[in-house]
Amino acid sequence: MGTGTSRLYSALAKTLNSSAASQHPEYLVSPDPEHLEPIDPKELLEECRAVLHTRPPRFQRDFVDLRTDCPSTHPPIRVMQWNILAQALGEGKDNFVQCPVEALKWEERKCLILEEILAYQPDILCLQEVDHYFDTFQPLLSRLGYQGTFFPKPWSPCLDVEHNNGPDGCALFFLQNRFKLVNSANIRLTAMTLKTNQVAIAQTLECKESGRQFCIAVTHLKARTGWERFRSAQGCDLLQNLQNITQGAKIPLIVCGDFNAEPTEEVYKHFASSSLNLNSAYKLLSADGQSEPPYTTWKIRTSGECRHTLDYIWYSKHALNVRSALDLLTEEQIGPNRLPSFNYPSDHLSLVCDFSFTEEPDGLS
Ligand SMILES: NC(=O)C1=CN([C@@H]2O[C@H](COP(=O)(O)OP(=O)(O)OC[C@H]3O[C@@H](n4cnc5c(N)ncnc54)[C@H](OP(=O)(O)O)[C@@H]3O)[C@@H](O)[C@H]2O)C=CC1
Ligand SMILES: [Mg+2]
Repeated sequence: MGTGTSRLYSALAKTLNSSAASQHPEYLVSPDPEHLEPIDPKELLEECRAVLHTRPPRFQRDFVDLRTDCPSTHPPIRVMQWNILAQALGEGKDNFVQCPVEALKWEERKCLILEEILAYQPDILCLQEVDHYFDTFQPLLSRLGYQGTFFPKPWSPCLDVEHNNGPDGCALFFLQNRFKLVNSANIRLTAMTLKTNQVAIAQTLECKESGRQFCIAVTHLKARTGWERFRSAQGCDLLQNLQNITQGAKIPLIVCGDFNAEPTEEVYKHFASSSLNLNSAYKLLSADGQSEPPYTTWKIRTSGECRHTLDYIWYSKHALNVRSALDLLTEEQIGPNRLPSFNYPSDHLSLVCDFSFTEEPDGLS
């Protein structure tokens, strides 16, 4: 093993043992200066694969080309939306009855999450259920060149789980060599003027290459049946916030989220018909471009099998093109025990899209 690999191994090993973080009363561990040293993504990927060598290989997923008739002078913006499954919820609350406990071991599941991120190398990463931000994702992703922001839920259910690693929340990461942060807002969502337990992060970024600005937001709305009106109100509050941040839709917008709502729900309809002129990117994978995928999450709980479409990437349909989207896993790939599993770390699938602006400001396209 060369010096570089040894250094990487020690970097990953450091995050493998996060007991210091779980014992810390405020779950925040001071950043270690060693974490600032850059990591080569290929070497980290190899390191993750070494940890996962006893597990079945990752599933193959392909990008589907959606627009070949819109050449762009600038590289696309790759966005990943993913509810990664909070470690404390997966082990203590979710009741995934067909998922063996060994498949949930953080030391290995963490590597599966990193492997997924490293495989697609998104420019922007929008995550929900992050309960290992300070001890794992922030230090590692910052060494891969990302700038991160974390906004925990005010009363995270993770805190009810024994040996938890702190609250879960939304996290937003972007590649610093591609974007400059112009503006950032942490939003605690309200429902009918009442403060709720759900949050969002919205940031205005400027592309360093093109000089174009856009807003990117991440959210995780209230879960469970019976809460449809509550989610709808949270969605209205988020839309109102985004209206203000985008100066009335002047700034192009991408909203990633686990909305905990099927396309038939009111909150989905609010987003689809908003004056922000949004479209849902994954509809473009369907034959007519009008249907959402059949599922973005698939699990078996004590209450039975749950297969739902809850996760979305919304985008300003007049300002942005979806050039390609990562296809979903097939039922066969997911397997009879559903998710999470030994080869997929979350009960939600990652969604990944490549965006470009419809009009280049320099008129070259
Ligand atoms: N101390 C206090 O005063 C307060 C404490 N709390 C705590 O927060 C909890 C509720 O928080 P809230 O944000 O409203 O939570 P949600 O109802 O939004 O759900 C929280 C998590 O549970 C997962 N989940 C969804 N359905 C189920 C299910 N059937 N079984 C197990 N897990 C599921 C969700 O995952 P996914 O999105 O993937 O479906 C989600 O991440 C309370 O139970 C309490 O622990 C809340 C408020 C006040
Ligand atoms: Mg969950």
